[in-house]
Amino acid sequence: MSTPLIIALDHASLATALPLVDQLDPQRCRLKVGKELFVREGPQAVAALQQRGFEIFLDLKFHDIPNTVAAAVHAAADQGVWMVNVHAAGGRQMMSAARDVLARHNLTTRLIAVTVLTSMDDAALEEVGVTLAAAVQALSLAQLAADSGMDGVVCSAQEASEVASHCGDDFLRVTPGIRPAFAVQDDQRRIMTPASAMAAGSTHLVIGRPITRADDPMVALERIEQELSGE
Ligand SMILES: O=c1ccn([C@@H]2O[C@H](COP(=O)(O)O)[C@@H](O)[C@H]2O)c(=O)[nH]1
Repeated sequence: MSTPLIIALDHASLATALPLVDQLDPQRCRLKVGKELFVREGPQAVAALQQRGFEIFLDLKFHDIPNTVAAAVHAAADQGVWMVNVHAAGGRQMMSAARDVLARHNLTTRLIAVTVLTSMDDAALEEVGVTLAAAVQALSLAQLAADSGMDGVVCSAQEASEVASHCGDDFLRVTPGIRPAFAVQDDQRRIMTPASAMAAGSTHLVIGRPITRADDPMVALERIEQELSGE
């Protein structure tokens, strides 16, 4: 599938997500199941979306001791999800354990690591003791993720080109914080428009509220697709 679009289904239940999902084409987007939907509905939400033909990014951002994270990644991959993620700040041992468990079980789920959340700017990072600029910290964590065998990272589109030049073109740059010109910023801080993000080297765009909270989500999605195709 060549589409870069991943729609974040940050819904309170499967029932509230399905009216949108049932208008979407699995050839034109993937779906992201995050903490709210998964905590409320569990693996049955993933299965219901897969039955409709969608590839699923299970965005649970695991961050724990290596043994625990490896087991959780294994459990996620056993559900047949396309992609799963951990926090790069969990460190090399944790990421390697997650990579190893997938290899041991011949599971092809893509494994990526979150660098610096797109909701954080330099000031927010400083409050948690990181004095590097967000872009510098994101690049440093991306390099650690690459060294630890990850398939790519979650980063801001603002960092995508630097990540590609340091970690290689095949290393995925999955970028949330995407805000089309018609959308509000919400709690995101390191943002880019869809077209700029692709031009800057994103491989995948994660988009939630600009679509899911739009008055007409399908119109919002079509506007984004038009922007991406240069129309
Ligand atoms: O750094 C990160 C990591 C994950 N996310 C997730 O992506 C979506 C973005 O949703 P929007 O509504 O488009 O802001 C959301 O599910 C986050 O949990 C992120 O935003 N930043």
